[in-house]
Amino acid sequence: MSLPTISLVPFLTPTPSPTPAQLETASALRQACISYGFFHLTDHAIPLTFLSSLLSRTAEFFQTAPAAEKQALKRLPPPLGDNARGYQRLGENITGGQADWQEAIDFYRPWPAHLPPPTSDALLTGPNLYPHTPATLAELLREYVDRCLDLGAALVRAVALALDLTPEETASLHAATSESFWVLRMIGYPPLPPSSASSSSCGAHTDYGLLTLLLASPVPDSLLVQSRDGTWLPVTPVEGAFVVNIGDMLERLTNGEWKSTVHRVEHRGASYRVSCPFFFEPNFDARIEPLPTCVARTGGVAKYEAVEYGAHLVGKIRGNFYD
Ligand SMILES: O=C(O)CCC(=O)C(=O)O
Ligand SMILES: [Fe+2]
Repeated sequence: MSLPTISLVPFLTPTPSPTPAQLETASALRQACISYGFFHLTDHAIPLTFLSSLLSRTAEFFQTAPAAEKQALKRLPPPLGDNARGYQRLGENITGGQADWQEAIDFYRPWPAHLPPPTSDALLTGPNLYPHTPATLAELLREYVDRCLDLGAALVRAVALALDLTPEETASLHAATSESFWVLRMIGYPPLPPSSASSSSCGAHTDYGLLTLLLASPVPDSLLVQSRDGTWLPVTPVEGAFVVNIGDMLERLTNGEWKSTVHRVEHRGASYRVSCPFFFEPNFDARIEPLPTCVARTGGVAKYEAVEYGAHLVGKIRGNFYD
């Protein structure tokens, strides 16, 4: 069994009203989101050569950047850092209380000047820390963010149609993501040591936000996605495509009609695996609550309270690292 594949072609350009091709794709998307919460996304307009260079330069950073450069990029508590942006060494990131066998750099949307700081300790308000090794990587990362934001907007158009939202709901979904408080992670996964049967490259979790665009090395079977019946489905990323999954905010918006699917990474073997997931999130101050159309289709009662996306995010970041 493998994940469904969705081609984004019909949604790349906005249209005044739905086309037959859009309706067909929306129906396939709806089925994929209900059955798996995960799918391969093709024809997204980001060239394969660009994505391949990003992955290979990312691997180059983790495998060749001098220790002093990694140290200089480190995620640090205030007053030296903002406790979120920056480099994390092997074992620093935790999921479900367990250390993940990965190194990473986290980037977020620059703190929006019109918003007050989210907490009293400078969380999230510092600058992104871009790598210097290799020389072309920082530019590729910045371009990747711009391209993924366009891709996220096209996916929101597809999601709105797949959920059969009213024009007002569609407009409010676009407004809630118009200044997406995006997150980009660059992750390097050395193989798990053979002796560590119990450890994990990235522990089982759901993603916090709206939609995750996962770009990962096409290594077979390291990414494991929990099927609706509880079994783990191994996923091999397809070169040039994204693995897309639903986050907690989309589950909330759909009143649970679409679930954010649990997944994990267990990378064994000889290769060095890398990934660059882009988290297309709501605006920091967006209020996220079940959409009336989705409530009506799921029993007529809202099963989730409204949350401010930023408050949800801050709670999650607090649990991500050992102090
Ligand atoms: O690297 C991967 O394949 C998945 C990473 C992931 O699930 C995450 O960072 O949320
Ligand atoms: Fe994830």
